[in-house]
Amino acid sequence: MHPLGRRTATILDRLAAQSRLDTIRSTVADLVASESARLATVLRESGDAVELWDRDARADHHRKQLSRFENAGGGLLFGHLGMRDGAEWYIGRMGLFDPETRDPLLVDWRAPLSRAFYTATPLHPQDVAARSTIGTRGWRVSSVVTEDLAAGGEGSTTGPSALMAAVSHHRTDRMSDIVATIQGEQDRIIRAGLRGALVVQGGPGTGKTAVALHRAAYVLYEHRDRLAREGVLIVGPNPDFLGYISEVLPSLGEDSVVLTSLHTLLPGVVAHGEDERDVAEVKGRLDLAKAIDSAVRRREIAVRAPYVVTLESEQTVRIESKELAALRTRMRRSRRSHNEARPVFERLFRELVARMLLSTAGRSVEVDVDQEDVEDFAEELQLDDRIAAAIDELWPIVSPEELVSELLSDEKILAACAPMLSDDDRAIIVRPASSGWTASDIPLLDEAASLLGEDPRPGMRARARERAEQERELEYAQGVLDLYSDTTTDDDGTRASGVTAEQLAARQRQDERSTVAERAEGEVGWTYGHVIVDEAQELTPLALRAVLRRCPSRSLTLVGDINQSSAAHGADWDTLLRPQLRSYTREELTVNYRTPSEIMDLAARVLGHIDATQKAPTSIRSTGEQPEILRVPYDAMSDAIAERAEAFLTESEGTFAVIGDAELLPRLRSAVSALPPGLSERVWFGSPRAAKGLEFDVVVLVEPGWRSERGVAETRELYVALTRATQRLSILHSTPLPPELTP
Ligand SMILES: Nc1ncnc2c1ncn2[C@@H]1O[C@H](COP(=O)(O)OP(=O)(O)OP(=O)(O)O)[C@@H](O)[C@H]1O
Repeated sequence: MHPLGRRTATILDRLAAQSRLDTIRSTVADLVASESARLATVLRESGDAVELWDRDARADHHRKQLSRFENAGGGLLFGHLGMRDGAEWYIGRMGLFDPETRDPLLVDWRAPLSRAFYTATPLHPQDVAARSTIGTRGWRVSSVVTEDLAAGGEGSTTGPSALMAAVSHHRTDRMSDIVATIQGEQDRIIRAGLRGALVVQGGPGTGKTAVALHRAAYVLYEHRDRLAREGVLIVGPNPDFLGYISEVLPSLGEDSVVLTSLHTLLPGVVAHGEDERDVAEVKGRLDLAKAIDSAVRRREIAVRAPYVVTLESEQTVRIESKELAALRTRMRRSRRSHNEARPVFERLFRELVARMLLSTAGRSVEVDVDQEDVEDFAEELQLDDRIAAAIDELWPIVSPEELVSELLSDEKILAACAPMLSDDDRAIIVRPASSGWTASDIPLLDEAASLLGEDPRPGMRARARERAEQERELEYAQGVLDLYSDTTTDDDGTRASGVTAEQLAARQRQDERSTVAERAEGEVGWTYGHVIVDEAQELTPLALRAVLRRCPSRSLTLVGDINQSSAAHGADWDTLLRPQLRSYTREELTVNYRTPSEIMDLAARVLGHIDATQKAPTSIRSTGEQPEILRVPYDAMSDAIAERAEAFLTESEGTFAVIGDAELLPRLRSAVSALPPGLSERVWFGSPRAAKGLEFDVVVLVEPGWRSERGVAETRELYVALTRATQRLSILHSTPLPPELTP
């Protein structure tokens, strides 16, 4: 306790924090001024078009810095450490130095010094005498809560904890960062080393997503050199979830992480929607990798011998099985992917035909012919359309889309390539050729893309798009030249500076794609320095294979909850990961920051049905309000939902969700259509599967016993649905409750 008493201490802390915030504010203002001046100086530079182009790149850098400082507010500062030796550190979202003394004004939350802010306890104070959490409104300090950690102190505080305030606050449709209130067990995971794979198991609401995102920001800070080159990838479960988490990393000052879901993992293909569980399960098996491999092999010299080619000159060449086999062996030795091996095949095949023709031409017996003559003749054969057609037949260029579409839509091909699947399993995944791509098709396409390699033959549409893009770039580059260059144009269109619009456009193209995130996102085969997967329990074996392909270093963080898995069978991390990931470290998160204990008690009963040996996470708070479980006549269901939505949304800015079986959703949506304007749009509707990873202040769970056939997957989804609420849960049903919810 402060010698002058708690109240005085609070006032003094607040004054000190305000004084620091004022200094930070004026330093930021100075930084804005100096960055603006730098930017203006750079923009005043002149030179030839190339120099001006470089100038613009530097100007962009200054603009980014400037916007970072301009957007900074009082929230930059959120913590203070008073050390036992009298030293003091202010902790914040970025590091700042006093421009004159070079003393730290603000220590970045990721710096080693800040660690004690998150992990010091009365038992292990780590030389910290007092820790304060600072709240701000604009550039004003609005609260300072100080915890006494001095030796012998009991951890007494001067006010309500910032953590409680944060977790009790109503939610919006975007997740917020937790930088001011990261807890010790979370901090350990965020700052874990970069080597090897780390699996984080945690029940609902334990902060796995939050930890995964803060870890991305941390590894980029700590290993900036390496990761700035290689990039960091975060894979989430679906596009809605990516929208939900989209603001966390920018608020931490990081915009260089690639965020994706399976739907967009493979550049150039976008999947819409999900398959039914049984379809996704079969498509996700590792066996399907073998099927894709066979489907590629089917396209490689898969003809019966003798293979006869008749040239345009009407000469005929008969290729026997021995020669086809030798050709196959040479092709395998080339170790290239299918499409990339095509030029090799073209050469070998023309040489084979040339050699056969030269060795037999006009002779009764075959003779050895000179390799140089073979090569010369083979070159002439490039013009022969019938040879070109034979090459197309024997080694066609294939796109991943063509290959997978054919495999999934042709029962005979599927049976030939996937004999390891049962007839029933094959029948489950077969579908019309015109079907769109789903998320579980992406790992199949990815597998195909890795075996096929670059398609050297972009489609007509892609070519047209590229041409239009090039024309646009050229036009822009011409505009730049006209604007910047006062030199005259030579006859050949070359500026006196020696730069043409074409060269400038090419350079611009490079610059435009210059951030690692942009390049990584657009390049098939890009490998990242670190990969983070959220809801990792949902990865099928084939999806995991696609993730691992992007991370040869195996520097991975996989976060998830095995008890929330949508898999139809039993699930555990070893079964899921070990076949492809020999070793990993495992961490656990145990405290639920979302769901009040009253709701969690109910969810824990459901967890008991999933796995009686599992312990539900401990809720950090309670609301005193039990979940409502109400039998409602089928016809009164819409009114019951609308009533609850209106009552909550008119009095609160919080979020409201209706969760129900996918089959019921159209009817449930119409339930709120009569609500006053502005309210119905604020209601989220979705199935338990779609709600995974999300949270809402109020959840109405409708007809949890709708499906009479229930397996462990339905029980896990019930567990997911029950654990989405931060404040209140209503369970409305006209059909009997599922056995997991009956007392
Ligand atoms: N240390 C913390 N301080 C403040 N809020 C926190 C903290 N940790 C987690 N939260 C909040 O708790 C809620 C749940 O976090 P999060 O969504 O990351 O949990 P999760 O483990 O991913 O949950 P689920 O498995 O159910 O998807 C979020 O609102 C998050 O901001």
